[in-house]
Amino acid sequence: MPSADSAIPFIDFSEFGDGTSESAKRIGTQLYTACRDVGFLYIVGHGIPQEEIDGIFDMSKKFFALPYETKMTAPHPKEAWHHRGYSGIGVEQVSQMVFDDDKIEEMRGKGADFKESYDMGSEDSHKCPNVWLEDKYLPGLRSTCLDFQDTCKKLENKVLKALALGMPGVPENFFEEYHSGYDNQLRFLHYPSAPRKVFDSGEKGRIAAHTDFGTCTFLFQDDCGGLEVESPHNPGTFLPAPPVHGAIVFNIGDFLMRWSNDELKSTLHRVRAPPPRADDGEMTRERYSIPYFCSADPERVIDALPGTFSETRPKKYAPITSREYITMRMNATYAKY
Ligand SMILES: O=C(O)CCC(=O)C(=O)O
Ligand SMILES: [Fe+2]
Repeated sequence: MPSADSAIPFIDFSEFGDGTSESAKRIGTQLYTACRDVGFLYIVGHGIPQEEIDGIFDMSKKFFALPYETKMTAPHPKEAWHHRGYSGIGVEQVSQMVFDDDKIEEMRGKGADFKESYDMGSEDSHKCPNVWLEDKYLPGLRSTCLDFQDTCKKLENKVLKALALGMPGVPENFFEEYHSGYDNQLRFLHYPSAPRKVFDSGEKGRIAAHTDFGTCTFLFQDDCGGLEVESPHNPGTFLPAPPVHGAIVFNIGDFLMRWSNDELKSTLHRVRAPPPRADDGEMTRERYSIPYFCSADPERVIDALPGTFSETRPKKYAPITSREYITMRMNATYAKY
C-alpha cells in the first residue's frame, strides 16, 4: 500500500468483527488516539467492496456530465439549511467560522470555490426531503445513492462503536444511540479542470481551509489528489492527504470536538490544485470526491461527554442541540438567493 504522510495515521478495521474482541478494543484505542492527536486518519479494512465505491463514483460522474439545465431540474432549495440537490459552480463558499453577512459576501468574491455539488440524505428526513432528478435523466441514481448511504451508515456504526470503546469514560453504545442517521448527508463533489494559473494566482480555489460541522466525515476520493490537512505539529502548515487506493479518509467535525470538551480534534483541511503530473499541460486535472457527513439526531441535546470533564477540567460549552449547531454553520456557508 502506498504510504501517505506519516502524520496521518492508518487504522485497520479488518479485525474489528462485532466489536467484542480484544482486537476491537485495540482498534478502538488506536482510533481514539488518532482522533485526539490528529483528527484525520485513513481507514483500511473497512469492508466496503471496491466495486461499490467504483459504482458510486461512476454515478457521480454521470450526474455531473449532464447538461447544466438538467442538473438544475434538481436544484438546491433556497433555504441554506435544506442541504439537498444541485449547486452550480460558485454558489457555495466554504467559510471558517465567519457569521457576519457582509464579511461572507466580501469573501465570496475572492478565490471562489470552483466546484459543483449534489447533496442528498436519508429518505426518513422529513425536514430535508431529497431533491432527486427524474429517473429518465439518470436511471438508478436514487437507488444507487440510497444503497450507498446504507453501506456508509453501517461503517459509521462500526467506527462510532470503536471510538466509544477506545475513549476513556464513554459507554460502549453511547454514540450509536445519538446517531440514527436520518440527518446524515452524502455529497457528490466535482472540481472541474481549469488552467493551473488561476489556482496559482488565487483567482480560483477548490475548497478553502475549513473544518467540518458535524460529528465526523468519511471521505471517498478519486486518484487526482489535492486534499491537504493542517499539520498537528505545525499549525498553519498543510500536509497532503493523497488518495490511497482502498482507503477512506476519516475526520472529526466541530460538533464532536465541542461534545468532547475539545478532547477530540476537528482539523482544518482544504482542497488545492493537485500536484502537477507530466501529462497535465496547462490545465489541472478535474477531481471527484464523495464525503459522507454524519450528524447526531437533530433534536438531541448534547453536553460534555462522560470522561471529558472534572472539577479541575470544567465544561467549556453550554449544552446545544445538533440542529442549532449545524444551522448556525450552514447559514454562513450558502450565498443569499
Ligand atoms: O473534496 C474533498 O476532498 C474534501 C471535501 C470537504 O472537505 C468537504 O466537503 O467538507
Ligand atoms: Fe471538509
